[in-house]
Amino acid sequence: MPNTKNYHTSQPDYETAIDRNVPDFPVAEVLDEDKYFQNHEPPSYLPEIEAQIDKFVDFHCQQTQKKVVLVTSGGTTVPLENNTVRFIDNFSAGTRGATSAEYFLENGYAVIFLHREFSLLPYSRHYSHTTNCFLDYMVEKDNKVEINPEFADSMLVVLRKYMAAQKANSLLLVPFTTVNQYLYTLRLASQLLQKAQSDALFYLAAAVSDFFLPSSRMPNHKIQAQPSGKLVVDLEQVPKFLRRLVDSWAPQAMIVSFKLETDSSILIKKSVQALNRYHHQLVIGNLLQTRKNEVVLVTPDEAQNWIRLDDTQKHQNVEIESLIIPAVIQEHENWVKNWTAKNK
Ligand SMILES: CC(C)(COP(=O)(O)O)[C@@H](O)C(=O)NCCC(=O)N[C@@H](CSSC[C@H](N)C(=O)O)C(=O)O
Repeated sequence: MPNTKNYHTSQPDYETAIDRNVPDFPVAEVLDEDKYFQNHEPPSYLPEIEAQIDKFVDFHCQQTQKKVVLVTSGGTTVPLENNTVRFIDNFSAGTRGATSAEYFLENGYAVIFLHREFSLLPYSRHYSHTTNCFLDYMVEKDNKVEINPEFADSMLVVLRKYMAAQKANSLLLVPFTTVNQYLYTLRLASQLLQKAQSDALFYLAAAVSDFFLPSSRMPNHKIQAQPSGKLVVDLEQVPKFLRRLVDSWAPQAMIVSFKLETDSSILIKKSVQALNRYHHQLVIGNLLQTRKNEVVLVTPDEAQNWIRLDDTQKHQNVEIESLIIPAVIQEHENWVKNWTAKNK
């Protein structure tokens, strides 16, 4: 059954986003996760998503006993106006997340795919955002539309995998657009996933905003040109949700985050820093420039496991996620074993 949904995340809730009664943030005070949720409205569609995720997690905990991975993918936006005309976006096409989701599915996981709406999706990614126009995949024959024979064999392979995931109810698509939608949905999903205990895995590949404009300071309408000719925006730091995820939202789950850098000289240091700050189980470090060919898996003992595509693999179009996911699954199996031993 295709995922039917009655909501889109790319249109803001005009009525509820502004609450002038909300006190302005004390700039000096570091934002606290709880304070953020007290002062920002949840997305109006959250109850619908809660029902979908709860049903999905129950199905796999009770019927299939599959491990469940929450894969986040794509970039979050920071709107600058309530009636959003301008927003700050974080770079991510969604390739890492969508491709990883496919390999988790092929390795027997159920996948909750928390993704930027309209970014790449598992399976359809092979055809949806390519340089080919989607009409190139079709031809006219005997007054009918048919699949272009040039693509038919490869499409059949992808279609069969997609249909198998649909038939097994093992892929749930959950969209976001703004960082507020992402944070509320991630908190909700992690609390619902608690029933999966250590069988739950978080694979945080989304590019999450580090700064945002608090709703108390967000203009309702399009910002007009200032007399100075400048646009000065005063942003606050997004709460460090990873700390909350580890210490209260999903304390039994294994949590994997990605560290994105552009300077190779700080990648390992920043990856270790994230582990020391958030106390989760694995950081996958990657450089923007080489992210498709190499990553480094860093664990709390500061061990580094580099995964790199060699020239042959590059020539054969091997996807690096086909090597990353088995390594992550191995770490998750160790996590489950240790957790089970501790909680006997
Ligand atoms: C986004 C990419 C590079 C994939 O690219 P596409 O294939 O084109 O989608 C992904 O591999 C990645 O590094 N994702 C994580 C990027 C990111 O924002 N990581 C944050 C950590 S997760 S956001 C954590 C939050 N800011 C906090 O500190 O709590 C960071 O590096 O700082």
